[in-house]
Amino acid sequence: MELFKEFTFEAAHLLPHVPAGHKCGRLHGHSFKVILYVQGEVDPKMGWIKDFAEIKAIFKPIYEQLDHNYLNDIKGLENPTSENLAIWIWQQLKPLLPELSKVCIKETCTSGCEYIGN
Ligand SMILES: Nc1nc2c(c(=O)[nH]1)N=C([C@H](O)[C@H](O)COP(=O)(O)OP(=O)(O)OP(=O)(O)O)CN2
Ligand SMILES: [Zn+2]
Repeated sequence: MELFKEFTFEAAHLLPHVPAGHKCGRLHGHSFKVILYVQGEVDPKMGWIKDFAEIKAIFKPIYEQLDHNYLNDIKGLENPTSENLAIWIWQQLKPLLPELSKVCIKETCTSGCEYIGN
């Protein structure tokens, strides 16, 4: 089974490698959504794979680096596309949450990506 826990954070960014005049080369902000997927067996007594609150607690220090920040200033996020953000979160979180199975980013209502790392 796979469960998910969704987070929203507010952040500013610009994309440094887009062609001159591209709208994403200008500083702008998003209400980003991060959806973390966790895979595992349902514990027969608890009736869950993992407590949602535990996932939230594990993700908190990573979340706090992102929320109300300028993403380009974060080490490893100098080019903060949705794709790079998903990879960055995966790399930080996987060692702390080995059951992590997918990271989904929604940068806007219509745009985002899903990442399954190693
Ligand atoms: N593959 C990617 N393409 C783009 C990214 C990205 O991270 N990965 N990011 C952007 C910009 O950050 C932009 O803010 C979001 O782009 P877009 O979906 O074009 O935004 P709109 O609000 O204009 O979307 P519409 O629904 O089409 O109005 C650009 N590309
Ligand atoms: Zn953007």
